[in-house]
Amino acid sequence: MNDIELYLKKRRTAREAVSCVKSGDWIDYGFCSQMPYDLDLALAERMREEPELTDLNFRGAVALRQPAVTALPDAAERITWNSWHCSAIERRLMEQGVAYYAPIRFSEMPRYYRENIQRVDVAMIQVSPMDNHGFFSFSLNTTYLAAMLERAKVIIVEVNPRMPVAFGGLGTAIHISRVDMVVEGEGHEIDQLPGLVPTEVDVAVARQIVPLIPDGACLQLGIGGMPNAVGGLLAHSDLKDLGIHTEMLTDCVVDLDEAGKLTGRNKNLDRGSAVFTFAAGTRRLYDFIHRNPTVLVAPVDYVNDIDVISTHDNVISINNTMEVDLFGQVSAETMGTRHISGAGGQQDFVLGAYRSKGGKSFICCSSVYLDKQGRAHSRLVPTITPGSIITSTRTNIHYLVTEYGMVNLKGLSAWQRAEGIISVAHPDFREELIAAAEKMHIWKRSNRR
Ligand SMILES: CC(=O)SCCNC(=O)CCNC(=O)[C@H](O)C(C)(C)COP(=O)(O)OP(=O)(O)OC[C@H]1O[C@@H](n2cnc3c(N)ncnc32)[C@H](O)[C@@H]1OP(=O)(O)O
Ligand SMILES: CCCC(=O)O
Repeated sequence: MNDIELYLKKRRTAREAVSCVKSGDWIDYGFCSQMPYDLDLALAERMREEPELTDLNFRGAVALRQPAVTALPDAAERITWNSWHCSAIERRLMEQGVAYYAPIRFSEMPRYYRENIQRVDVAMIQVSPMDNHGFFSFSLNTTYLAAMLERAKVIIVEVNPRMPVAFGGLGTAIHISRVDMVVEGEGHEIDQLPGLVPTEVDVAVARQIVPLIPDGACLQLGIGGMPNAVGGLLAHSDLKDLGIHTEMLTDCVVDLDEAGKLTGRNKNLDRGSAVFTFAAGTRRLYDFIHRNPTVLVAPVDYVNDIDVISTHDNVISINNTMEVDLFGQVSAETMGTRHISGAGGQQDFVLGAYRSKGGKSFICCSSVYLDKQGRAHSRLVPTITPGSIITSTRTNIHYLVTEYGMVNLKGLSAWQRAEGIISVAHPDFREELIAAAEKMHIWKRSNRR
């Protein structure tokens, strides 16, 4: 049978396809905007009609739309949503007892699927339409997909013509011969992450970082508003020949490209191409990626591998955090025991950037967090809030940046680190941080430089 005959033979309606799901199954919904649309709606409909269909475990990450199966009135009793990285939607689901976070180091995820995860009963993902060679592109989200599909007992693809085709190698697409069922979706718009307008603080932080970026640097811009602000400033800077090797691709890559900054000329791997493992942004970004030979998608165990990252010179890694303590520990995924996001690839890029010749990693935050009552809390704290998780350890952090300044913590003694961290805190909190540092015996006034 040729590829088209296979395709036609495997074609099903969404409702027919989800009839393979059984109570107790583990179901993978792919990553971020790859989450199925019509299959998810069909499964939720089936669950409404069949109350005995229960004990379903789902895996997904960075959901930009609420999965329909999690919106069932009895979702907490019948399903568990397991997230590799929580979006705002997923953290609400955690609070409702429907979702749980699964800790990761992003670069390791393909191995989790190949060696550690016990079951992938059904995989359902959105893909681009089949190409002339019988392949469906994983599109915006390659991440750990190839490994996950190797383990899946049943593979269902939901074809969406709005899914861009991203160029990459064999690990970035699946052939019709390996697919069990093809569902032609309704062609819903792909989930988007709206552009973030940088705040004044974001811009103040970005302004300090940009002068430390050399011509020809290779950039990783993380999730959140601050890395986007840096991208925006770079587009209007005098810098030339920037390259991209990043876990997440966002709209600012289009700004850099349109400004003529993005040549990738100095990359030591994939010269000339911007490399990513997942993309989340607006339609403008998705159109930019579509069949663009200067943009390559690759599995996360390549993109986030610290040897691969550090093969490039002058890697600049920019990530955000919620708290840093006076020891230099970085907490970017929970606030106390309240889960916010996840570890993602922060550690991969912090380690990889420092290993790169001329590389620098920047951990950024606003000096204060304003709570719902408008009260300011310092993000630089004596010790991390009890219950919070450490995302990058004190030995790994390189530069810490707030709107009040920047400090390079590598090579400093404990008292110098505490002093440096206090120097970038909000002035209103410095005295109490000094008092706390003295009490913890990590700083004394006579040490002052
Ligand atoms: C992706 C790559 O390319 S590489 C790797 C990058 N990945 C990482 O660094 C992983 C960890 N980092 C992250 O997930 C993000 O950068 C974050 C969470 C630190 C910041 O992301 P942002 O989107 O800018 O966060 P934002 O300011 O919207 O805050 C997120 C939530 O945390 C809450 N929060 C943040 N700081 C605090 C605080 N100090 N106290 C209490 N709550 C807080 C906010 O209220 C918000 O919660 P809500 O929306 O449910 O009310
Ligand atoms: C797991 C994807 C997001 C991140 O690394 O922050």
